Amino acid sequence: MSINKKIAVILCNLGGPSSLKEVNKFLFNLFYDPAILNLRNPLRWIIAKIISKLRTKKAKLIYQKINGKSPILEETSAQAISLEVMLNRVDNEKTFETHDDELNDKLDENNKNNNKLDENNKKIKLEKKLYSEIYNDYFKIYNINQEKKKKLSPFLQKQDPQIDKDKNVFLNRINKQKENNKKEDYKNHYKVFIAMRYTKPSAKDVIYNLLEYNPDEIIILPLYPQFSNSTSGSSIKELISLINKNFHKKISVKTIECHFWHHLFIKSHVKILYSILIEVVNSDKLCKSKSLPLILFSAHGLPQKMIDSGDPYENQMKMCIELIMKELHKKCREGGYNKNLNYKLCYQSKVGASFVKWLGPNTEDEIVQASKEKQGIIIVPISFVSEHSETLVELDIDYAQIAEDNQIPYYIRAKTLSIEPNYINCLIDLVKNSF
Ligand SMILES: C=CC1=C(C)c2cc3[nH]c(cc4nc(cc5[nH]c(cc1n2)c(C)c5CCC(=O)O)C(CCC(=O)O)=C4C)c(C)c3C=C
Ligand SMILES: [Fe+2]
Repeated sequence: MSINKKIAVILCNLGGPSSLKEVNKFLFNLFYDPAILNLRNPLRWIIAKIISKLRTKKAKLIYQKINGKSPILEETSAQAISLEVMLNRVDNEKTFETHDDELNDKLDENNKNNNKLDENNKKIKLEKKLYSEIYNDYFKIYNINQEKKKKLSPFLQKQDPQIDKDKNVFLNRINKQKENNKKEDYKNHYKVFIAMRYTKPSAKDVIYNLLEYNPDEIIILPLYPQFSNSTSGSSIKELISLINKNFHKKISVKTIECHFWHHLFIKSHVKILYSILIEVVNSDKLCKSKSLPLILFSAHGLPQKMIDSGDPYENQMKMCIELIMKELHKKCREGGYNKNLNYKLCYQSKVGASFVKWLGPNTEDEIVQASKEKQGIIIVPISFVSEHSETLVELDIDYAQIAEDNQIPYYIRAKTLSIEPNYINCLIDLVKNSF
């Protein structure tokens, strides 16, 4: 079979410094973005220089706590590789989505039974050998190893070192699969690129690679579930302008502005949250605390002024949380747990002058408030789909400390979706159904 179409998928993300030396440049690029600082030049350039200089010391202290660099590029690369392999793998599958759902459920079941496969599971695994192997690897990474978790402090769920080891095993497997894909016949060919907004690989880098790949279609897919002009909007604008300047042949460009509404995105969150709830309910954590856990959805903040001028971010965030909670309640009821869960949306990562109003309520205030009601907290990073400074430092270190200081019965941080199978399936579905 010959190639029908060559499709380039561009995953956009914010980026982050890869060393302490890069922190100032990263901050300058961020504040110099007209989507963040809406001023005319040369004023924007001058103000960006000043703010980035003022912020550098504080930001360096943040990145020092995570080996002096942001892991965002590695995390996004793992997502890009997973997506590319799976897109090329499942391209000729007509019913891949139903099948994937089925396979995931079977593997869920399989996991519950301590990896003892029943005959039916075995059959499914044989039938879909190639990518069920990949899913098993996803599973190794994302299964919560109960034994190891018990050893972790309830206040600080540190990154499990085993996860990094497993991730390498997984990436090796994926690379092998990639080689195999090359040998096989296919219809459409997909290549996944990464464009960071404020660090490398930049949108310009992607354009060079795109010109070499010479695609028939381009799909821009920002890795921000909820749309904001300051994030997805800024990346999309930059890419479209570069594509228009550099591509002389007529090319179809599609943008996927947000994906918080997608059922597999919701399912991925519900799966992670449900497994934490099961752990909490089955442990003595709940008994020590007088009330049910509070699920705190912590989103990246945004200046109120941006919302007032029409940014849909806050509204999308509210809708997103309602969708997750509806499905989570459903899953809890199916599991025999009928009580209503407490949940709240709050905002973290405020930067800049204290007189500038940002979206509220503030995550830190909600943690303190929960302590007064002796509530245990499950905190969910809802605006990010991979780990970086705002999850690994702000949530895991700074806010965990606030929780501990205020004697919160327990503080559990849900992992970001990263390459959780339902999430990768969500991205596949967005790409496949975008034309
Ligand atoms: C006015 C400033 C900022 C706005 C508006 C803003 C919106 C916004 N940002 C993210 C996602 C991320 N931001 C990250 C870091 C970060 N963000 C700002 C400022 C604004 N963000 C700064 C100054 C920094 C650097 C760190 C610091 O000094 O505190 C990151 C992490 C990058 C990494 O570590 O790799 C992410 C991701 C969203 C989703 C968003 C609005 C919706
Ligand atoms: Fe930010």
